[in-house]
Amino acid sequence: MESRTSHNLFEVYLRLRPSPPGAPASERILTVEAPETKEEEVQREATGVTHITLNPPTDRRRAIEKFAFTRVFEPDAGQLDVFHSAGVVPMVEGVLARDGGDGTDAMIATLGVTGSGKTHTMLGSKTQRGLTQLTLDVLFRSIGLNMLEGLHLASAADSLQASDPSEATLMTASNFIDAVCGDVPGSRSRAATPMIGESHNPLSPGPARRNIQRPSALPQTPDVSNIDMCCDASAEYAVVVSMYEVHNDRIYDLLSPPSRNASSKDIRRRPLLFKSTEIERARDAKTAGATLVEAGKINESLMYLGQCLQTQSEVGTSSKPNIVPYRQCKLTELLFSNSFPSSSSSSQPQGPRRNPQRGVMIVTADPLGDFNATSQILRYSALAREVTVPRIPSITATILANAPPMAGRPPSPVQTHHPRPFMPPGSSGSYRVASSDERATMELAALEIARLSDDIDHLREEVDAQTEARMTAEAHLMSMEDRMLDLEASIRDDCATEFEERLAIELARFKSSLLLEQERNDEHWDRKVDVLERGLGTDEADDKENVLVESLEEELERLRRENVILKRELANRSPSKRRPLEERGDCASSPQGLPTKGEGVAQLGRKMEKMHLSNSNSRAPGGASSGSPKKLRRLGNRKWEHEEDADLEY
Ligand SMILES: Nc1ncnc2c1ncn2[C@@H]1O[C@H](COP(=O)(O)OP(=O)(O)OP(=O)(O)O)[C@@H](O)[C@H]1O
Repeated sequence: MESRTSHNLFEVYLRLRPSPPGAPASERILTVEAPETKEEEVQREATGVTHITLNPPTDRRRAIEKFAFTRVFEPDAGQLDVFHSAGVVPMVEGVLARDGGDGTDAMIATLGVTGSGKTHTMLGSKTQRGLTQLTLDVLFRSIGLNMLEGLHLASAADSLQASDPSEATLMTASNFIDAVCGDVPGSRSRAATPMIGESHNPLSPGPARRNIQRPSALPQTPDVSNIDMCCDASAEYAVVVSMYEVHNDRIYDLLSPPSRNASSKDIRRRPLLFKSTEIERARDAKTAGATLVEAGKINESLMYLGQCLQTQSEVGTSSKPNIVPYRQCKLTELLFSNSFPSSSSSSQPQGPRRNPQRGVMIVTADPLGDFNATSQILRYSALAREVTVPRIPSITATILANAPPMAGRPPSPVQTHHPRPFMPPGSSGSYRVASSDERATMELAALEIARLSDDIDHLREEVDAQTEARMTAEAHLMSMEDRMLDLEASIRDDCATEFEERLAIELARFKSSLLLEQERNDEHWDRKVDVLERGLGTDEADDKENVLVESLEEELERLRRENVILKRELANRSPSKRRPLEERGDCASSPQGLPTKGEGVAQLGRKMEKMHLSNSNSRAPGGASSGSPKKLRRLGNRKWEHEEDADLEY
């Protein structure tokens, strides 16, 4: 392919992916502009620049955007077309440095919305080889016998490892394949994180990452065996392959085993020959939370990329020194850091200067994809952009367009586009010739409108600039939000730890006070039980007393009855024999105070005797008796009844 002279650090190509079968063509948002005239076709041939138009969906009042690219690959373009047309062969030539020297670094990067074909372009598919395989094929065949092998490779690997600032481990391709395929005895599924300065034998198989099947047949098409290049016959070559992914402004080494050490993800390794970078935009910028933060970071990276690409084109055209701000994010640093000529060694400022790298950016897009996402990617990656805002014709413009042309003056373009006279609604329909005053007024109005129209254009540009500034600010805001989230998480962790510590202390304090309280309660209950027991002992003594009292009362009752019986018996006797009972002497004969049955009767006899004597004594002086003889006689009939009762009771 004929190489074109360009001042750009990157040639930017657009590759459109084919539509999936059955997709409606009506939803196509992207069209490639065909040259309308012969001149345009010639110009395109000369410059190679192609334009595409991004059409907003019909329901939105969005501007129609036109983007310029070094070249556009249409959906039917194959891998080989891209390989040749993107100028990969001259890049490989530059790397090989046939004529000696340091050669020229080369960079191939893809950029696109998810699913737009980045992986397909770089790594191919099951049947098609991608740019990486095609390039390596050409490179290996061109180097041929000049490739380092055996012991030379081991020593070269050591020096490469020593000059590599990253933690990545170098190993030979065969050892890497063995490790990846996992059929090496004793291989592990995950490797330990290599330490800086740790020696590693590149000839020994490294730790296995995953057990994948060894591919039986890799795709062989497209074929590039016809491409033959020469290398420097006096040089020895080693090809170092590395793969990185830029995500969330971090660079991940895809070939190294995953490490738990987050800081190691940040370490950037500079590939000696190729860098392949894939960046992607979030599927939907409206998603919340982490995805939003992620989208913010990606948008920020894209914005810096846009700034760098814009500055690079200005570097070529303007005489003023223009510095490309590539150190603002990891993505642009990775893409552009080799783009500028520099001294090969700081200690030898007069030494040979390293050639700036050649860069190719392949932007991938889906013509049926998401309008917003595609528009954003294209806006930041295209070489040039034009915006056409669809205008709704105003009433004034329509009036002016319908005014008749002034004599002696060329008709204005607006007027020529609208030849039909304007008839306002309700008018008679007859056309009235305007006076010269009216025409002059209309001319002035037309000029004013033209001025206003220019103003509007300026304002639109300003709005665009403001929109971009707002996006930048939003991106910053999102990254700040991300930081705030991190901070919040760490504060929460701290709080949780402190809370747990305090909780443990309070729990211990609570337990000890609970134990104390339990002990106090136990003591209290013990005391109560003592008191109760003592109380129960007193009741028993009382009971004994009660029993005694009860038996005494019973005895007393019995004695009373006895007394009554005796009184009756006495009353039934003859009054002459009657002696009054000696008062209450009937109950003091036994030593216990209780008379036995025999003693009771004997006593009773004695008492009755006494009563008889005392009665007779008392009757003698007065002759008068206190008791009535009639009464006594009447009671005589019942005397024995009571005696029987008394006997029965005894
Ligand atoms: N030019 C193409 N020709 C044929 N198929 C394609 C092409 N581009 C993309 N595809 C197909 O589209 C699908 C998505 O492509 P791919 O995986 O390369 O997208 P991607 O940009 O890498 O997506 P992601 O960012 O999500 O990884 C794949 O099935 C791929 O085969």
